Amino acid sequence: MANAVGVAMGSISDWPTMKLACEQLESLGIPYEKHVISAHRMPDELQEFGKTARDKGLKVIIAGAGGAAHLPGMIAANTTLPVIGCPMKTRTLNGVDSLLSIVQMPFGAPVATVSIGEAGAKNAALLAAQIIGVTDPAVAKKLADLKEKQRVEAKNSEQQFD
Ligand SMILES: Nc1c(C(=O)O)ncn1[C@@H]1O[C@H](COP(=O)(O)O)[C@@H](O)[C@H]1O
Repeated sequence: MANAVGVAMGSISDWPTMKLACEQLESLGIPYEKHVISAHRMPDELQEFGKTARDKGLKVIIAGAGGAAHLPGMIAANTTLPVIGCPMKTRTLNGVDSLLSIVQMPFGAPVATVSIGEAGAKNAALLAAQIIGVTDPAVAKKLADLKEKQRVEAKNSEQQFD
């Protein structure tokens, strides 16, 4: 099966966070490819990635970047696929810089922005799966099973009251 999700990150230093998105995709059986692509440091590769993404068979792109995080928006500028932006937590500004850079897109190049850091990266994978699940019943079933598992765990957590 062709890779359904393209996971891009601005630097290998984003990998510990973006790895969580990849692991979540794996647990849902969704094939993906991953790349370090920086709008700032690799502008030619970025354009190539965005322009070829749809023809390669990708359905959704997850892009993580930190600081002046232009990567998700610049990928969105180069493709009509849905782009999910993951703001990386940063040492200097705790990721608020990343969040604001990713979320405030002008009309015409939307980026669906998740929360800062690890939970956001994992949710990005779920959101990508939900987009794929619109037309893929097997993925939709896996998502429904995950929700049911979460519900049972949350309900059973009441047993921990002392
Ligand atoms: N935000 C961007 C872009 C981009 O948006 O093109 N390229 C790299 N970066 C970010 O710079 C941070 C520090 O990168 P380094 O650790 O490589 O210096 C990373 O979080 C990366 O996503």
